[in-house]
Amino acid sequence: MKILIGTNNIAKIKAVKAVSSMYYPEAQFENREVASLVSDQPMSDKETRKGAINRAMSLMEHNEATFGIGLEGGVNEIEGVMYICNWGALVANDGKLFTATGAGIPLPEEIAVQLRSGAELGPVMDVFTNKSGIRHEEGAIGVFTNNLVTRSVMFEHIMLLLIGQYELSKKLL
Ligand SMILES: O=P(O)(O)OP(=O)(O)OP(=O)(O)OC[C@H]1O[C@@H](n2cnc3c(O)ncnc32)[C@H](O)[C@@H]1O
Ligand SMILES: [Mg+2]
Repeated sequence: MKILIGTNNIAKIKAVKAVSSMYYPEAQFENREVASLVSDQPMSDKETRKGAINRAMSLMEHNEATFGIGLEGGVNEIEGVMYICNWGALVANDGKLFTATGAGIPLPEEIAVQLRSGAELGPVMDVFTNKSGIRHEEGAIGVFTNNLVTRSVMFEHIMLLLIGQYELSKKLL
């Protein structure tokens, strides 16, 4: 079976491969950079979910795989507190769509103000941590959970939610 992944982000690819290989040891993977068709920094659950769905749909346009996976990160503001939000979408070769949302934690206000004025979380986190490429590694979620939940582990959970729903739907056929 073949699984398409809609990104070049290392943390996302790692999560898709780790969880999928557990369930489908024979799986082959191909990652492609696809358009999310939402802002580079999605600012709501709605927009972030849409980005994940658009990525997965675009991967499966020509039905070249068993399923395509779109993962998208964004932020969502609730009562003045800015939370990291994350969404995943799986589009299967029969056209079925499955979605899932992942862990969310608040961002410090000093980071939130920068995003409100148009900055992207990736570069802001690099400046904050004085490192480069945080978005490919532990991510903001790793930095603000003392590395207990890294970006990859967070996306692994979303992958479990997606594959679980997909497998159940096959059983119910
Ligand atoms: O190449 P793609 O797949 O687009 O991967 P990305 O790292 O840009 O990730 P998203 O587009 O899904 O995330 C939207 C924005 O939020 C940033 N971001 C999201 N989650 C992050 C995290 O945990 N740590 C650092 N930056 C993050 C990311 O760099 C983008 O600026
Ligand atoms: Mg991006």
